[in-house]
Amino acid sequence: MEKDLRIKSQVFDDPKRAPNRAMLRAVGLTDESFKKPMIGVASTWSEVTPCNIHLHGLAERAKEGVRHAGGTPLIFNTITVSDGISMGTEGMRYSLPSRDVIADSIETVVGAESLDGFVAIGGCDKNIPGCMIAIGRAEVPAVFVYGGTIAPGYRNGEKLDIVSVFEGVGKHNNGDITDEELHGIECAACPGAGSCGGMYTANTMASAVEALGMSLPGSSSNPAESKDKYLDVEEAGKAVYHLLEKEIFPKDIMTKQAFENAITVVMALGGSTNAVLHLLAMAHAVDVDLSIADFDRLQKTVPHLADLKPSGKYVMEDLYKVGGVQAVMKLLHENGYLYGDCLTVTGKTVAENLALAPSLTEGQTIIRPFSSPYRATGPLVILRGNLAPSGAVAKVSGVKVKRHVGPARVFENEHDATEAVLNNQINEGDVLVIRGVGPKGGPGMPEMLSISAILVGKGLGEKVALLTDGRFSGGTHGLVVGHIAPEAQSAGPIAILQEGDQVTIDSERQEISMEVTEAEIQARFTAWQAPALYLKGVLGKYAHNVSCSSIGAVTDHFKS
Ligand SMILES: CC[C@H](C)C(=O)C(=O)O
Ligand SMILES: [Mg+2]
Repeated sequence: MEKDLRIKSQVFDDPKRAPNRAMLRAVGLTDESFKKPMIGVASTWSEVTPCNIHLHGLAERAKEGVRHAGGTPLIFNTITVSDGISMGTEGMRYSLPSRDVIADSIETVVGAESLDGFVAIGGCDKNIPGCMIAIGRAEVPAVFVYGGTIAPGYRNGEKLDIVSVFEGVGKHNNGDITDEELHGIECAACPGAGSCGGMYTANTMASAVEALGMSLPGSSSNPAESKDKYLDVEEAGKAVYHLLEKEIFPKDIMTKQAFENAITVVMALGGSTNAVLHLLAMAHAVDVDLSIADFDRLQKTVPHLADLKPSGKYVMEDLYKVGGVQAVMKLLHENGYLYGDCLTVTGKTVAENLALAPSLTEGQTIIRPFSSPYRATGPLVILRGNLAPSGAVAKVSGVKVKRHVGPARVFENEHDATEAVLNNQINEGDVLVIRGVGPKGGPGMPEMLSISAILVGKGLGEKVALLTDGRFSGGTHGLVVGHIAPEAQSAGPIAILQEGDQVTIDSERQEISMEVTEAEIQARFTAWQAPALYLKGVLGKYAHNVSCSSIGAVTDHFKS
């Protein structure tokens, strides 16, 4: 039996592998360990962010699970960066590239060490898709475990999280709160380990991965500092071994229907715009033909049910207490919104897992019933028009304004746009445009939470529209449109938009357009030159390799 399981780690029987074994003996392996499959535990542990600060302890527990099931576990690390810490700085350009660095680094270790399977543990918004892209590319069984959400902070009875601080900056600039109040919010917002608490990108992607079937039931809503989280990793260690026995590979689970389940859960929960980018990239890793047309189709049918931050009241820990993501999936499944026969890492189908899942707690107010949803359709809306021929993504959860027409106020970077907002040079009705910050142009397609939160904090969230070929954080809400494609760097029409041009954003008609004739667009382009691509280091490599955001900004989009 054990022999049959050894599909890759060929360091065992052959005399010519003695040197390979000699190296492994020095890290603690023995003749006994060589008989067992080698299971990696990919950890994104790091001290640079609370999202990942506790992951080494989780990795150690995952090892126990692997060992218990009969495998030989080996922990290895990869990097992570924090959007919350780099937000609003030049450092934010490294965020999306870090997704691909993480994917590449895990793929590298799994491939080089010929691992038979692995658990990947991620706790922040890019390292989740980073782990998942590596899992998708791998030809071995794997399970993802989410590090879990942070608990909310409290100050004077008010529930806080990191976005409260970002929005506090706008309130402070308006003179609505004092220096002391802002400092008080800053000190109380993040009380411990775990990923940003609302339905931001980390919690969104964790929920999407659970719906996809690649993490264990319940694990996306189990908080970072809970006993349940430790059980998640231990069970994940065992699950990889069982997947190896059953010969169930990521490609068997990550099917088109499974991705549709993930999109459905993201829409119902009111998740981050980044889900569009990351799910496209994850699908690319398993050669599943997913496109923004699929998001568009599902958006029209799936209601937004969750009253979660950033537009709603509650955080992930609240959802955990009333049944978690499994209970939401159960509700969606009972109403015919999920494919129940998709396989998952439990070795069972979605429907079989959900039969064991709890229902939402009686009387809870976080997830609305189908009879009175938050919105009748999904909150991630794909827009098109002469400003975004390849598409753009709007997040309309909580936004009352359906149509906004106003003059473009054009900026080439977030810093200058932010200064203009803070100096009250942006007026109600304006369309604030930050361009040249797409995947190639940024480079790295930075998130714009600093400026979007300042607009909200100043009470301009629905009075000023914010458009960009960059992207938004999961913490962003308001009248925002990101992922405008093609990006300015690749001669997308956003490149020739001029100060004062009338721009229309209409979420019902799914339109994003500028009042500039085709002839004028052509004339402006004859006088336009693409800025030079960034040349140095990882951002230079990224700028040259990355594809359009409308296909997930993947870096291995090669045609044979
Ligand atoms: C607060 C938001 C978080 C830091 C983030 O980057 C995201 O959710 O995308
Ligand atoms: Mg982010």
